[in-house]
Amino acid sequence: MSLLRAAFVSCLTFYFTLLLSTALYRLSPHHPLARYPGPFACKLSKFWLAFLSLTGKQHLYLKSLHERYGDVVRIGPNELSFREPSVLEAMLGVGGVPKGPLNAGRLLSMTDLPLVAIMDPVVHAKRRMPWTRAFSVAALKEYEPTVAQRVHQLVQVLQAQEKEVIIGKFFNYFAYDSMCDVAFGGGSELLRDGDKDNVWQIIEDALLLTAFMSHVPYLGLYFAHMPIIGATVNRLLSYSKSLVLERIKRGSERKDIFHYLNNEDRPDLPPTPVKHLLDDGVLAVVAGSDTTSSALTSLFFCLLAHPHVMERLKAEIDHFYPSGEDPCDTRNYREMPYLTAVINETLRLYPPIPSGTQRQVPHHGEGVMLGAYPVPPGTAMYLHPYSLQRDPRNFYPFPEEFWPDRWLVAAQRSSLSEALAHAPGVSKSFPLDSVDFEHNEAAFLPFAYGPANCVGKQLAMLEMRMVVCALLQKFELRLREGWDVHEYDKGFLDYFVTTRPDVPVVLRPRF
Ligand code: HEM
Repeated sequence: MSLLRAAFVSCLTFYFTLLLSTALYRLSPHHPLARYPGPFACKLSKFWLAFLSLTGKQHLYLKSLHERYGDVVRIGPNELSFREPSVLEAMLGVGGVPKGPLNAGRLLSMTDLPLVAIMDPVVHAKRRMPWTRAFSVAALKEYEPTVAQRVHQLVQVLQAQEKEVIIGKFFNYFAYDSMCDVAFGGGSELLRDGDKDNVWQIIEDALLLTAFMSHVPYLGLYFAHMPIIGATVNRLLSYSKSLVLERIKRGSERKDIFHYLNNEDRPDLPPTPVKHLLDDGVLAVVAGSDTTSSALTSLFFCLLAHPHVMERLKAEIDHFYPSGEDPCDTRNYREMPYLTAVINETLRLYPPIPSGTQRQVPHHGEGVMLGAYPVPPGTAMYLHPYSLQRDPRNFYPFPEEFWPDRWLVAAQRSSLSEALAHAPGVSKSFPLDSVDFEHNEAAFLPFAYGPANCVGKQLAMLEMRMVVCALLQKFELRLREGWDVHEYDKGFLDYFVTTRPDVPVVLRPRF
């Protein structure tokens, strides 16, 4: 008995001493990141940010840390957040810092990894090749009719609704159906049948749980065996994998993303291992639908909350697509600067992945210099889009407000004084002649940057342009009378991809 007790006490003493010395080391001036300021709790343990991420307010928390501590903040014992556009190339550019374990943590696995989670840059570059072919200009052109068909269906479904709609729900359905079409040549009919299989609940449940795990990826391997967590993530994975298996069985008459991922366009190359297809198939659907739906919901919220912007955009759309013209004919999109400005301004204020993705300096090696900042081996980091994109040093004036005109001034399509005339709440006393203008696109990172950036960016832009043109051509839209616009920011929550609140919209056909 006393032997057992002695063993227990020594064990306890060992672990207590281990924990204490780890904590003291992390807080000490000898820690390699000691030069970087940050809150005590972040320096002490990664669990602080992991628990905070469960509130969905990580984007706001990191922004507030930058406001308090400066451009580089220590947000974990071995992790930094940057609000410093000058490190863009060194961190995210060619030869920059490899991806960190964040995405592997979210997937509860270190082996079954899709493209987005591959940390070795050489393996990542090889795996990205078919993705790059799948999003070439020619490939995108072939997806256009498929997306257009879904946009027309979205319009019809909305026309059939009575009174008011929760617009984001229909964007979810649209984004998921069109992503399944483009990725696998079909497989989902949410717009037609509704969400009978609770696909979106599965996606949102998985997001919430994995927000925590992304901060403590090593725990993911254990949590994968816990019934609630493992089952939730596996439900999402197995649902998406079934779409891939069906596509393999069915084949496709059209060129879809899978056509490229499976090397069907390159018979000279060996067939792609089915395991890679399964892992990347999940990625295609989840990465492509939730993000696009988030962007569309934010965009329509911004338009509805700023009716004068909606009217100007409608005028541009009416010019190119009067009643009877097909709003999904892409030929005019490049000539529509205000449309692009509205999309960019939405992504600036409400990036669908507000905290961006992680990079990590390899454990073995010398560390790196990011501009003036030395970063030791093993350090993980973010270049935090939400903080950068609302920083007055990067976007001024009105850094926290929806002002699409800033993009016209930057593209020299409008003078500053003309743009200021359309600014939010500008009173006569505003010094129109003397105001500074800042516009730093190195600080605009909704799709990240460099060789591991969002490969689907142009598809997302295409979907957004088509939906906006079609909906504004066909409908008068307004928010439900009395709905408080502040609700949007309260419900715009960072679970890696954002969840967004219900936006109640009253639709009336225009013609
Ligand atoms: C508005 C919509 C979208 C936004 C804001 C967005 C944003 C992002 C971001 C921030 C990343 C991380 C890049 C990094 O690790 O540095 C990413 C990666 C990725 N996205 Fe998107 N995305 C969108 C739509 C799409 C669409 C429609 C697809 C189509 C399948 C897609 C496919 C991917 C893929 C495959 C990756 C992994 C790229 C890699 O690791 O090389 N995304 N996206």
